Amino acid sequence: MSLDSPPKSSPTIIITGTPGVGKSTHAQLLAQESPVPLKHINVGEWVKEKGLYETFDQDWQSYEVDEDKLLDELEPLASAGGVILDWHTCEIFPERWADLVVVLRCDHTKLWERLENRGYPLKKIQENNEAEIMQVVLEEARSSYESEIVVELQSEGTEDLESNVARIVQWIEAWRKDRDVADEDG
Ligand SMILES: Nc1ncnc2c1ncn2[C@@H]1O[C@H](COP(=O)(O)OP(=O)(O)O)[C@@H](O)[C@H]1O
Repeated sequence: MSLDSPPKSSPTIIITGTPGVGKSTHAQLLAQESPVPLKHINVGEWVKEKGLYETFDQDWQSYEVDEDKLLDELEPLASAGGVILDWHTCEIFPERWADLVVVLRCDHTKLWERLENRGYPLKKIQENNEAEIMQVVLEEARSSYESEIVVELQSEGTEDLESNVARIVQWIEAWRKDRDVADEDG
């Protein structure tokens, strides 16, 4: 946080992980269950809707993101708090934005099925599968943020989803209590 910005009354939570691990599913449920309003930003969708990309790669069926434009768009929201950033990478987000970084993980066989159901081209499924096995996003999160704010959670079934979201809700309550903002919003 910079010296001239007011203290946040709600956190900025990054939910990251390989495509298909369950980021959007978690973010949607968390936005519903959170004790404070949280805006769910599906960063991939934002990039498309707002044209924050340089090119579209037909072969890989993916957008090459204009990172400067993306960061400029996100800055006022993410630095003010009350936001869930849902994206398959996290290292470009400034450290000062993040109060919690959740890295979702999934068994690679299950992930393969999810990506197949999504109709991804085979090489994109393979690349993502390998990234999950090599825990690329987890390493990225660990090297970009303080270890205390990086949490690795399994996302394989509905029970995982529910317990993960309950855990993040508890974390939000504790975060607010620490900052004496628990009763501010009624
Ligand atoms: N913990 C989970 N339990 C059951 N299904 C899940 C879980 N996580 C993800 N899924 C399913 O996997 C698919 C991909 O999830 P999604 O949230 O879109 O992933 P991501 O946002 O990481 O790309 C969806 O069909 C979703 O319902």
